[in-house]
Amino acid sequence: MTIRAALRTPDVIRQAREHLSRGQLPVDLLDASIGRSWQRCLEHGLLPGTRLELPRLDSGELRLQREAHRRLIELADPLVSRAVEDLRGCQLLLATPDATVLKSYGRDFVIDQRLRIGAGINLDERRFGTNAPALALIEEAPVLVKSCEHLLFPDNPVSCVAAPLFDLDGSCLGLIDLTFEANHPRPEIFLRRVQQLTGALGQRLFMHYYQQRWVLQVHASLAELDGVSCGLVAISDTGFILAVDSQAGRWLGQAAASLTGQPVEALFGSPWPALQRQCERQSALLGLELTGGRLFGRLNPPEQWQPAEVVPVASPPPAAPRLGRQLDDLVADWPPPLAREARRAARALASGLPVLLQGDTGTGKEQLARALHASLGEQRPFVALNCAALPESLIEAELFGYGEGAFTGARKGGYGGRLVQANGGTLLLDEIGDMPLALQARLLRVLQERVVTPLGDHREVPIDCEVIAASHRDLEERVATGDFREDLFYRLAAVVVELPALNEQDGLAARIRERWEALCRAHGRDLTLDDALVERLAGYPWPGNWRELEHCLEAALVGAEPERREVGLEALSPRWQRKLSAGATATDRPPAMSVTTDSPRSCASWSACICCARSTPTAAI
Ligand SMILES: Nc1ncnc2c1ncn2[C@@H]1O[C@H](COP(=O)(O)OP(=O)(O)OP(=O)(O)O)[C@@H](O)[C@H]1O
Repeated sequence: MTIRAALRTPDVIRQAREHLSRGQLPVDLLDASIGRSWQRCLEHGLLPGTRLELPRLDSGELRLQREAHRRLIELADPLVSRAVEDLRGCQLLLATPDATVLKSYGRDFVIDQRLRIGAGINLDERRFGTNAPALALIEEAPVLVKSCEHLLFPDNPVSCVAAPLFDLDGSCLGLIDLTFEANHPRPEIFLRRVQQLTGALGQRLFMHYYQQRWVLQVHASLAELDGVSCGLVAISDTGFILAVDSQAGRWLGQAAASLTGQPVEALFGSPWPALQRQCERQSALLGLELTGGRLFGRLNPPEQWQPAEVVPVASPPPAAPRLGRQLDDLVADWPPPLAREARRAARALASGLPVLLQGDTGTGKEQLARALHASLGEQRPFVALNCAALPESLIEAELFGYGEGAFTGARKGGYGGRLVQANGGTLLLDEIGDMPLALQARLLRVLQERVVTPLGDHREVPIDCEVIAASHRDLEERVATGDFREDLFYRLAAVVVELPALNEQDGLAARIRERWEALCRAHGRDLTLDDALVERLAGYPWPGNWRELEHCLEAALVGAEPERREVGLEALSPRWQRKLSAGATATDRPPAMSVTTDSPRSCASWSACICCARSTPTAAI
């Protein structure tokens, strides 16, 4: 039941509403914070269909409110105005700690036919029912409220995310809400975006107070250390902790109040003068060993630290993204429908949608995944995880990471995990069809909530990467047999590219010649393949697909005597001569992709199948 609650799909919420209409509050079907909100609404006598009496401030009252919250507006206005430019089609709200909207930016959404959300409206939960601004204030945390989770508005066309902004003394300054169309496939992107904005504002507040002090940035991920989710600690010249922001409290696993006034040694173990010396006049990167895990730190002398800029994550795709040379080159001589699908996949990935690549072993799934990744910018990390190559007990640690001492044999200092390593880049989940069901549930949750909690650790690490999944199995068939979660399938398969087996390709003889010529160029040889050999090669079933063909051709090329100008059957190894002479018999046909076998590789029956002896790609485990 709790797993279903994490899904938050319209169907599940509809079921929850049906229970409600029968007088039951189905907390098991709801996200925990939404369940609490619905409960409070019921206690206030609010039900779907309740007529709303919503006060809206007149212009004089609104002016007074804006005056009273001038500090919030001065701090947030420049950042929010800039953010709305790359959040076209969305509405941003800046609101007070009692959920009165001070300013609205971008689009003006109208919900429930007549209700325009804008400046002057008050979104208190006791009047408006479940909504993101009210919930973020009550939960004191960033929240997502999906369209139909708004209790009073079952047909709401929008979903909302909101995050509160706290002053350094812990008091609430207000909040930022981001409202967007309900049919967006990845609402978590907006949650991350609104967290970025409040993170950036928190950093600006911190700088305002502590620019003249030493500032230590901390984060569990090196890639995020200079971003808006790092924690900040202000330190006096004499090495005493002056202030700790809420993010640092989270990373350090201690309440800010208990750290303030402590000598910095109590926290990090290293003497303060030694830390100071490491960064005389410039910021210095530190590896910090802490109880409970390892963190990265950057210590900045007074006036050196600058708040992070908000870099849009997965903002809407540019009108026609350039797909990159690697992809263009790869698909140049592909059959046009397949090349079109590959380009469609690249555009989907650029807009933050996951892509699934299906095809038998050796059909080029990893090659295409790398080209798709490169189409988003080659400098970003590419991390591949072979879900079939690891024992079940290790995939979890490898994927999600672990804290120090999480289990016997865990690395000292813990391990960030593949998902964290892929931050800012692309994660390839290879052989996803072989992932155990229990792990599928955990992966689904990570993909939905976009945070990962390493094993044996209490800290949540935000995840921001594009996801490509690949499998030689037919995942829809796995779903039908109950071996693969349907909800995870839909999470991974916004666009599916099916790579055909080599023996299904038209004009195979021509493709073989092209491949041969490319290999000759790569090896600096000038050799032709004789026509009879090409004919035999084109008639062979190629169970290992491109990989097997490539090995066969390369072996023929490098084995050819230097004086040879043409390669025929007699120039191949006896093994290949035998295989090609035997020709393709009916039993030689490779198993169709839809056949599910217990082994991740479907080629066990091939006595001399080259794909079984392949090496694992270097970036994969
Ligand atoms: N369209 C293609 N043209 C030429 N060579 C190709 C093509 N597709 C793949 N290859 C080559 O075939 C080999 C296998 O490709 P890749 O590893 O991407 O396959 P895969 O589908 O991921 O295989 P597996 O499922 O076994 O991991 C690579 O050496 C790649 O360069």
